[in-house]
Amino acid sequence: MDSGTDVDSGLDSGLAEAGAVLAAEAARFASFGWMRGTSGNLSVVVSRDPVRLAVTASGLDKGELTAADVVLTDAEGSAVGAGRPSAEAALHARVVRLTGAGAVVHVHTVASVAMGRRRPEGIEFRDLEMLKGLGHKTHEVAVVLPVIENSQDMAELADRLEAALRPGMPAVVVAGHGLYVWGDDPRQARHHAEVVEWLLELALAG
Ligand SMILES: CSC[C@@H](O)[C@@H](O)C(=O)COP(=O)(O)O
Ligand SMILES: [Zn+2]
Repeated sequence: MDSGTDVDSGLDSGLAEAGAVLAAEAARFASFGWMRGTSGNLSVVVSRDPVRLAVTASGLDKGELTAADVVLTDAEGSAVGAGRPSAEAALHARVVRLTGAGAVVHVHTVASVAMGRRRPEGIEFRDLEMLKGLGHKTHEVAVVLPVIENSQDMAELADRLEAALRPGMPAVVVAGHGLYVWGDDPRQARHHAEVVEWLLELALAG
């Protein structure tokens, strides 16, 4: 077997495993009401060299995904092989490239859209124990969740995300759209998503 075939078969088994993980994560997010209709998408890095992401397929009900409903993409979010990845795959790929994240979550939550409207300049959180869930050592910190303008042009949206990234905040709100959150792996990305959404719901409650 040549080394190219070894790489291919490793990616194939990685993709199948990633599909099962992402389907389970998506079912959980859908049960929270964060992926209504066909909204939202998820990705996980399956290889760093070459860069390959498993991204949920486009246009599906994410609460009904199976392990086969993922598409392998390259470092730009373009499909490698069969299937149509999420329309937002390029944004996932940019997050991975910029932050070194191993998994990215995109959900359409009401609180992210509502708070994005209220605070288009960014949403500040301070003096909250829950901030330790984003890796901070103490509640005595102030962090800003950036809000970026939406676009149907993924390259433009990715540039906005890149310009808006803030230290200590593994998330960005896309105005009128939803929330992007990331972590080292799908489990940490989910924990970050749960923490950021909790912060947004608190801010909304006033
Ligand atoms: C209600 S569909 C919204 C989509 O345009 C998009 O924002 C989304 O989150 C899902 O797109 P998808 O291509 O299925 O990953
Ligand atoms: Zn979306």
